[in-house]
Amino acid sequence: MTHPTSARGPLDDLYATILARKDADPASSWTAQLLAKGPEKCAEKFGEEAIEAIIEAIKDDKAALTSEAADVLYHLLVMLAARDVTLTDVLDELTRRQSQSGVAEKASR
Ligand SMILES: N=c1c2ncn([C@@H]3O[C@H](COP(=O)(O)OP(=O)(O)OP(=O)(O)O)[C@@H](O)[C@H]3O)c2ncn1[C@@H]1O[C@H](COP(=O)(O)O)[C@@H](O)[C@H]1O
Repeated sequence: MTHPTSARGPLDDLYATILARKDADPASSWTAQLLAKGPEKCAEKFGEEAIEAIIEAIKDDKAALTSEAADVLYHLLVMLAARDVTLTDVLDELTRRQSQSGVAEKASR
C-alpha cells in the first residue's frame, strides 16, 4: 500500500539511514553498533528510552520531554529495522485505522 501522505519527511530519512547502518561496520556508527547487538538489545534500548520519556512527561519538563521523545522515535525505528518492519508498514496500519474509524463515524451518524 502506498501511503497517501507519501512526501518524505525526517522520519523516512532517519529510517533509511538506520537501514543503511544494518550493513555498516559497527565501529563506524552508534546505530550500526546497536543493530549488531541484535533485536533484543534494540528492544531493550527502546524500553529504556520510553521510560525516560515517561519520567519527563510526569515532571512536565517540556524541553526534556522533547529530547526524550526524539530518542524514543529514533530507538523505535532501530527496533523496527532490527525486525524488518518498515516505517511504511506502521504508517499503513495507522491509515487503515483512520479509515476504519471514518467508517464507524459515518455509521453512527
Ligand atoms: N537520532 C539519533 C539518535 N538519538 C539517540 N542516539 C544515540 O542513542 C544513544 C542512546 O543514549 P544513551 O544515553 O542510552 O547512550 P549510552 O548511555 O551511551 O548507551 P548505553 O551505555 O546505555 O548502551 C546515544 O549514544 C545517542 O547518541 C542517536 N544516534 C543516532 N541518531 C541518528 O541516527 C542516524 C545515524 O547515526 P549514526 O549512529 O551516527 O550512524 C543519524 O541521522 C543520527 O542523527
